[in-house]
Amino acid sequence: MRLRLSIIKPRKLTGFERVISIPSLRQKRRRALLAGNTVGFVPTMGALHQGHLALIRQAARENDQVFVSIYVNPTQFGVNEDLSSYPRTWDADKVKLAALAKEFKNDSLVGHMSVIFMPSTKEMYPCSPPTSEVDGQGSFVTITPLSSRLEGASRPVFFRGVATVCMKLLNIVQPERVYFGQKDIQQTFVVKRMVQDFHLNTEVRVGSTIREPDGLAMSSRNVYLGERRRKVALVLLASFKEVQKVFARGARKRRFLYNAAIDKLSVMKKQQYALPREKRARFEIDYISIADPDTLDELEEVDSERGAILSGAIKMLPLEEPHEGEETGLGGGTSTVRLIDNIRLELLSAKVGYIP
Ligand SMILES: Nc1ncnc2c1ncn2[C@@H]1O[C@H](COP(=O)(O)OP(=O)(O)OP(=O)(O)O)[C@@H](O)[C@H]1O
Ligand SMILES: CC(C)(CO)[C@@H](O)C(=O)[O-]
Ligand code: BAL
Repeated sequence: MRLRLSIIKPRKLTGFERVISIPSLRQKRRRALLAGNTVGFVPTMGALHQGHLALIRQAARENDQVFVSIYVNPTQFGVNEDLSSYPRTWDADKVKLAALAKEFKNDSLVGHMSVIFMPSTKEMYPCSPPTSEVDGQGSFVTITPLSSRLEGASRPVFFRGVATVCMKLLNIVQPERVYFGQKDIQQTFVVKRMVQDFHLNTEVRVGSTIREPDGLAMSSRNVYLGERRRKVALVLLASFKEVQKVFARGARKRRFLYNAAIDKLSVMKKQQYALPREKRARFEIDYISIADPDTLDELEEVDSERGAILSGAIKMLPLEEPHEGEETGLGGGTSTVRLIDNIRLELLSAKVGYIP
């Protein structure tokens, strides 16, 4: 069947439409196709911040239409993780998206954000209720061994859930390009591998990590930190800076680079534990990884030309004794907040990773 492209004009969209069902999403997608419009897709879990908005802007620069999804996917949360308390902030998200749509409208160089897809869990998991159990039953996409390491070692069902929901979303939206943030670097590797291995017809694009002015990577979960833990949360990036220093001085062996990060974290941990309970913010180191930039395999030695991906995770532990009037963040400082970050470790004369 030949498509009669000439009779369907691209619709000049001025805003976005919220869509909750798969058939209506598919109808929008079909219209875009018939209009000869490319679609860039930005999957999110909502609680939007500048990191998400940067991805949407990038998608708008590179495509005629942008579809965004907001869906807190249950299967990527482990049984004891924060699914029920994950921030859901549609009213605030709507305001941010409307401002962005206005920005796009005023800028004729960019595409349009046309669809916000907010499906229910029944829509996304039609046959059986989603499970977070490691040995739970259901239709899943698993990408191993990539999914079992680093983030996957701490969150055993995480990448199974991410790959499964991304496969569903990509099948539904069928975008020309799909956008992910570098902050969740391992996720970008898992999705790229899935796209390659399952021959999905989309290009995976990765946007840089957007940071607060002091360097903390933006994350929807930062709202749980509160003032005291927020300050100490910078330790992870501080440890990366130590590694960057020793790398710039010529260290290439894993043990020197790794120890530079661990030493910095340990010193800062001791400093916090030495403080009284009402002043300290305790944290635990989850992992530090120095990995190949193409495969994410751990490296024993970093090649000067190729560099490495330096990534890590820490757990900010609950506050022990909040004091009167202290800003303790969403949840009153009672929950553990797991933070991740990464930089590209490379020689400063080459393309630079994050240098504050
Ligand atoms: N600081 C950031 N800079 C660039 N992209 C980001 C940033 N934070 C999140 N993203 C990207 O936005 C997309 C949606 O992420 P998500 O909705 O989980 O937000 P999040 O801030 O990563 O939340 P959390 O880390 O608390 O789960 C992902 O591709 C993620 O990598
Ligand atoms: C890609 C994603 C939207 C899948 O639920 C999520 O893992 C995220 O927000 O990074
Ligand atoms: N940003 C990745 C989603 C998650 O941590 O669950």
